[in-house]
Amino acid sequence: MLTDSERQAAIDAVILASKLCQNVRSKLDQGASKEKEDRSPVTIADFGAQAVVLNALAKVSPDVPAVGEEDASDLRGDANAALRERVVSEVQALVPELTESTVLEAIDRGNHSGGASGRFWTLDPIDGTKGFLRNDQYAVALALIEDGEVTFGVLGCPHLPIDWKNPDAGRGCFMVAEKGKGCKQLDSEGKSLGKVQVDQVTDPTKASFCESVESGHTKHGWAAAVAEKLGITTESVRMDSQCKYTAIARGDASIYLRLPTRPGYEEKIWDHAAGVLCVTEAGGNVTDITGAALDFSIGRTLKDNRGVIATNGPIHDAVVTAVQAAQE
Ligand SMILES: Nc1ncnc2c1ncn2[C@@H]1O[C@H](COP(=O)(O)O)[C@@H](O)[C@H]1OP(=O)(O)O
Ligand SMILES: [Mg+2]
Ligand SMILES: [Mg+2]
Ligand SMILES: [Mg+2]
Repeated sequence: MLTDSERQAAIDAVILASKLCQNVRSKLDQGASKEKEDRSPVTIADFGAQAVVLNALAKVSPDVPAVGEEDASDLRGDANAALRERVVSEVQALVPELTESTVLEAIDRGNHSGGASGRFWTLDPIDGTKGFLRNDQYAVALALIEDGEVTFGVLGCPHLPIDWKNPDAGRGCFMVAEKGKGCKQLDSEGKSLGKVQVDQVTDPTKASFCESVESGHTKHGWAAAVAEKLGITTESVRMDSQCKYTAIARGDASIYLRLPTRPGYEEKIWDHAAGVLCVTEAGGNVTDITGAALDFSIGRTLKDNRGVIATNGPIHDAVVTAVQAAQE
């Protein structure tokens, strides 16, 4: 069971980490990022946000481990000295009492292996790093998993318009979902803007869908064939990160398709846990492309699932059927 102090610490930590990310956005020169072993990018903000969140959680729940994306070994050693100094300096601007060694320690708290029993946090300090580097959408995604089930999620979308239809009216949305209690939207000061609900579309031809910008992360051609089968005529909305789950949860779009680009890719739990709970608590449905529930109980990845389909609910079965029928 989530305690009141854990809930508040998690929300405050995601808002603080989002500030760090927004601070770094204006300083994204070449020295602010590197390529990881898997060739994906990581920036000083990814490391800094993980340090800020896991440091805050360590204070409130020191015995609860975390599954985080980043690893401080990517920051250690002489070759990483410049990057490391920049990470520490961005963290200290917001949490002055942290030192180089406590920053690295906090990042290293994310090395838990997950699993079916007990409680653990899962954190993607920046989901959609490629979007962040392009000055597009990204998210800070934190969730609590208890005995294999996602029970609480905070999804920070620092650059997402508060009102999708009115992007000039302010940005920065923080979604908070709790199992059995719904999903609400907060502003960047943590003030509640009320509960959100998925849209009420029941006719798939009236649905809109969203998908990744990156063609390496989802099969755009397959999604286009699904849209054709469903009779959807509007263009897809391409957006980086778990902001796509926010879009479904608050009814900006009805369908999010994440269709596997290659066999063998295992989706990571931190890429979905918070977003999935936001959608289901807002009344929607999330499965993999076969219609099976996502299984967060088997380690750091969703290795028994393939791809993701998130919808408003009523049209879910029709979308799963179309995804299967359009498979190449
Ligand atoms: N082949 C792949 N299929 C699906 N997702 C991927 C693939 N490769 C990387 N990702 C992940 O997609 C997420 C971003 O999704 P989106 O494009 O929808 O914003 C990132 O967390 C990224 O992980 P990573 O952090 O390893 O780069
Ligand atoms: Mg991610
Ligand atoms: Mg990430
Ligand atoms: Mg990454």
